[in-house]
Amino acid sequence: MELKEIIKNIRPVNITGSTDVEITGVDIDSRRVGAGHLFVAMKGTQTDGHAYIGKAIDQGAAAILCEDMPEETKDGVTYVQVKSTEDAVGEAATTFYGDPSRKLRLVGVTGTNGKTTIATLLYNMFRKLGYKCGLLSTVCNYIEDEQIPADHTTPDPIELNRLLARMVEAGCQYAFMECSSHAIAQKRIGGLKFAGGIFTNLTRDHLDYHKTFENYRDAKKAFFDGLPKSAFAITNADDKNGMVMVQNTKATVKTYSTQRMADFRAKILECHFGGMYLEIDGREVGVQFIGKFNVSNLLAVYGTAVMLGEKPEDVLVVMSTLKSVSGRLDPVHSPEGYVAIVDYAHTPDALENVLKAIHEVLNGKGHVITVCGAGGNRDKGKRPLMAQEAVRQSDKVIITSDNPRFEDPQDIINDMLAGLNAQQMKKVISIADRREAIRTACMMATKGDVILVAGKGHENYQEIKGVKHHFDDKEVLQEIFKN
Ligand SMILES: CC(=O)N[C@H]1[C@@H](OP(=O)(O)OP(=O)(O)OC[C@H]2O[C@@H](n3ccc(=O)[nH]c3=O)[C@H](O)[C@@H]2O)O[C@H](CO)[C@@H](O)[C@@H]1O[C@H](C)C(=O)N[C@@H](C)C(=O)N[C@H](CCC(=O)O)C(=O)O
Ligand SMILES: Nc1ncnc2c1ncn2[C@@H]1O[C@H](COP(=O)(O)OP(=O)(O)OP(=O)(O)O)[C@@H](O)[C@H]1O
Ligand SMILES: N[C@H](CCC[C@H](N)C(=O)O)C(=O)O
Ligand SMILES: [Mg+2]
Repeated sequence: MELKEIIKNIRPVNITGSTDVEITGVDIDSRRVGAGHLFVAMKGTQTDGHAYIGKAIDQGAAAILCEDMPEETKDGVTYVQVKSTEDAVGEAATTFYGDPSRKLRLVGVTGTNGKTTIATLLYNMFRKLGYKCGLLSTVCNYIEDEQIPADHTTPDPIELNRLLARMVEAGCQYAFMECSSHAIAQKRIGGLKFAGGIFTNLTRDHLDYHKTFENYRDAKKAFFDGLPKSAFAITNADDKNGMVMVQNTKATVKTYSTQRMADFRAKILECHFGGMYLEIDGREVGVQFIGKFNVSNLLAVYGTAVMLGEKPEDVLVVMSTLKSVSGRLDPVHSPEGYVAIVDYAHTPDALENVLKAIHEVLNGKGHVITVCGAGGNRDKGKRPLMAQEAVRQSDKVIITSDNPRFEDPQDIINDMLAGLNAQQMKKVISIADRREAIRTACMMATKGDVILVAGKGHENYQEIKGVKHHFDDKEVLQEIFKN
């Protein structure tokens, strides 16, 4: 595609060189540049992409999209200067990849918790309804059956558009994706056309990056502010910030709730370890999920399917067949008659909800033993709060390591323990080695008890000093149960 076509939707402040040149690829990382590519220089949190313009040209870049013109320009290379490359990159990428989001119906999910669950359930549901679908999620990306490993919740703008283009090529009619607050703030989703947006809930997370709760909230809100008039915005009326999210959107707003008047409503009729009986919009349905928060997730899925034109009765039939998402309230049964539940809860709010869901089913019979840690080099403020939440709703707590990254695991554990008083400490032991922590919990548990192994869910690694070592909570439990 010619450069002039790629930049048709962006407003350059200056162009040096010809825009008739043929572009064979777009990159934001100089290390990926090949002959004939357009290199976009981004000012990042660690380094400035402008420093790599020379390297990109050495590797064959035919054109550069930048904010600051380099002191020396090279003949034969075209320079397109814009006010903000962050604003321009999405437009350039999506045009280069043939505007894939306009060729399928794209639905984005944002909020602190529940994004993966909702996006994955929508993907599973729409496939069962007979459509070809794609999924972009924290756990894994999918183009129909093909699995493409995910490094991020929301890929960078180049990878994102490349994947959407591959979905179009594969004949997908729908794509469901998670929109993380980082991705929205960094405009990774710039230039995409959404058919709909879903808001789940908002509680504290990622304050290391966004600094204040208000910035974090506004990052999420920006997604809804950017939706077109043709789209729908489905929001959680039970969340304090549910209506804030959609107050400036042009999209058609719909609400869902388990507690009040809303466009889509549900209540729990019955709850047991195998699942729940729900009433959704006046119809009864049995689902294979537990926990009140999953009622909200299922309502968001239901509302979205209805807004996408599906018949409510068909949606509920498929909903009754859906199963829990990998690492989300994922049970492993022990031969001794207790159950271990692997869950990705890595925020105080998620821990609170997961433990509540476990208690709803346990109903006072059996003890709850929680094994949890917190990730290194991420939001430190949540650590003491997570420990408090675990203690509040468990009989015993084992504080352990999550992904220490570049921190000393014991420092992270100490930050968690700092949230507890002497009385609370009586319930707690700390074991830095996660495998040992899980093994100890299994030694403590007896028939009828529940062990919650929280924080890592589907992750099959432990990230220590930049190296990902194989580690899988579910696998560790299965090994312990075999011996
Ligand atoms: C803090 C953060 O979000 N960083 C993301 C951001 O990188 P950055 O702005 O820090 O980039 P940088 O390292 O400063 O580099 C600046 C520019 O120079 C370029 N560069 C750099 C080196 C070089 O040799 N050549 C070169 O061209 C880089 O490609 C980049 O374009 O933009 C990159 C491209 O999109 C992301 O890969 C990167 O994600 C980092 C690795 C990350 O860990 N992000 C996490 C926090 C994240 O995004 N998480 C959310 C989920 C959160 C949730 O649970 O809700 C996610 O969506 O996954
Ligand atoms: N609607 C919800 N409200 C509160 N907690 C939830 C909800 N849905 C799921 N959870 C809890 O949050 C954890 C993460 O869920 P999920 O992976 O669906 O969220 P996410 O928004 O994709 O998270 P991430 O930002 O890490 O990608 C689950 O393991 C569960 O403990
Ligand atoms: N998407 C989340 C993942 C956290 C998972 C937890 N296991 C950790 O390592 O902190 C984040 O980027 O903060
Ligand atoms: Mg996710």
